[in-house]
Amino acid sequence: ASDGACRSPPRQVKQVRPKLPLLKILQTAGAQGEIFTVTQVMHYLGQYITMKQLYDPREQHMVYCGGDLLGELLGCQSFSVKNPSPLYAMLRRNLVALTT
Ligand SMILES: C[C@@H](c1ccc(Cl)cc1)n1cnc(-c2ccccc2)c1-c1c(C(=O)NCCN2CCN(C3CCCCC3)CC2)[nH]c2cc(Cl)ccc12
Repeated sequence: ASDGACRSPPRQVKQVRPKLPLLKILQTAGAQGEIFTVTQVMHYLGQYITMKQLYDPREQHMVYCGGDLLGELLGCQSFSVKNPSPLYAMLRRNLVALTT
């Protein structure tokens, strides 16, 4: 019986399930499992860019992802980490929010 004792946990950390191509990128960067928080997804994407050296060593805010799976997902050859809108659009397309 719902006697009011069972409340939802105080902080609902939203979890997401990346679609397959994005999941492959995250796993390349060391991610385990299939369900993440958005913060974890951003961390692993950063790791991926760093380990594959997709950033410009001289202009480290520039990411050149053309020719990489990341570029196919983003639909662009390069982007600046200072203008993350293509990134958020890609995440909206490639992350399934878990409501439970
Ligand atoms: C603030 C944050 C950010 C986070 C989200 C957004 Cl939408 C924009 C910006 N950020 C600032 N620079 C970067 C960055 C720059 C070059 C290479 C790798 C990462 C990041 C990114 C992180 C990250 O988790 N960053 C923390 C530690 N980073 C610092 C930068 N470090 C590198 C800088 C270049 C030299 C190698 C280390 C790696 C660790 N995750 C990302 C994922 C993507 Cl798809 C794009 C960029 C980032």
